[in-house]
Amino acid sequence: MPQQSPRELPEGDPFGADTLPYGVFTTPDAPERRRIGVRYGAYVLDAAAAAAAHGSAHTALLTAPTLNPLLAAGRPVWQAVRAEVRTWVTADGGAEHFHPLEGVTLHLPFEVADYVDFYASEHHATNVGRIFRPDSEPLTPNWKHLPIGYHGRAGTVVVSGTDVVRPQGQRKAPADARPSFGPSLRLDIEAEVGFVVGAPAPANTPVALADFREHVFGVCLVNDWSARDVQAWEYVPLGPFLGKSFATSVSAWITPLDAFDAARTAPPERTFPLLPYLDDSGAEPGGIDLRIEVAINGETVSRPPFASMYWTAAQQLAHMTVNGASLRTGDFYASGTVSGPDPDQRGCLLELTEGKGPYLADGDVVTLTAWAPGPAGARIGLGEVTGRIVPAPGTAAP
Ligand SMILES: O=C(O)/C=C/C(=O)CC(=O)CC(=O)O
Ligand SMILES: [Ca+2]
Ligand SMILES: [Mg+2]
Repeated sequence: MPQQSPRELPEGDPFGADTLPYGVFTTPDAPERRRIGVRYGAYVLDAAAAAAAHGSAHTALLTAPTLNPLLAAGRPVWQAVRAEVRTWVTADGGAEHFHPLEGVTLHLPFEVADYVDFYASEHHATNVGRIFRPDSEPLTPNWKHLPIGYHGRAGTVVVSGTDVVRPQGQRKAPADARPSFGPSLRLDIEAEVGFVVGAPAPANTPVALADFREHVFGVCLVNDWSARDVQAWEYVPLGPFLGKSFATSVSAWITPLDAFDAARTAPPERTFPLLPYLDDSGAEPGGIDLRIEVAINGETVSRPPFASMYWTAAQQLAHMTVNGASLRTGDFYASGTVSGPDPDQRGCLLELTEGKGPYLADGDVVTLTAWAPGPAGARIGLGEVTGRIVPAPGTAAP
């Protein structure tokens, strides 16, 4: 039973009534019964039970074992449910619907349809270009005209807390005559922000910048684990493949886009005029002032600022659909590594160590956290994404 009333949040708690992210949880007495929960402080509100108790018209959506039916329901329903949840967490009574966070198991909150990873930080792209391709211009000629991305592997998206097995593959340093096979020796992180698509779009109906909020339900943190040795050898000419497909970790909590209204900010000034479908010069500010913190084994190693991203999530969605591709509920896309202009704002070890390492060791625990400014001085927290590196099969920790 909760020690403290769930309604009494500690001062400044980033998971208050302006945040209210959704997740999927089970309790030890019913480990098979996945249900939708809403994080409030250090508690999870059982949204299905609260909905039933309040006679909500949305009880069926909230009783599902994944967020997908809620995602598919569209923005008017998202707004109505969020308003209801806000009354449930603040109303008197109903303490039995709250579970302390440490007593529940959190699951991957939605069924991932397709997964795309972008490359939207000018600082990251410039640093990586310099390290991977020292004899070329760091930014390719297309970089400031379209948001570059690649299709990732949806089936290996895992929830925060899942161990990450060190991947194995082909590695070949420039000086080696031939590739060798074995565990990655340059296992890295990538601090990113993910966007979860709710309402689908049929083929041949590109999603305009102005319709972004009709389709994107919410936001979470992402760690796009990357095997740099595998990547450097395999990626020419088609791009990332096995170096990034073994695991992508996401937060257990998906925070509705509406929670970030007070954190909206203009993206950096554009170097070139953009084609009309990407031109956001007259649009509402498309950036989000999210402050990310990267910790390895409890020690902060970087503070990447999401506000510095060149391409916005609305531009990325417009670009993903401009060719006529349809959009499905559960489609998921990540921003690309978030790196700011300063050396201590870089979102991966490749950049933080200028390509020299050290990279991740077996046993290392990487945790990303973030918050954004909310209304009236409140903080909007993003659920953490954490993962521990475990040795490749048949190998031992050093
Ligand atoms: O520049 C490259 O060849 C590769 C870059 C990346 O590894 C980054 C990638 O996954 C996209 C991103 O996270 O920004
Ligand atoms: Ca990435
Ligand atoms: Mg990945």
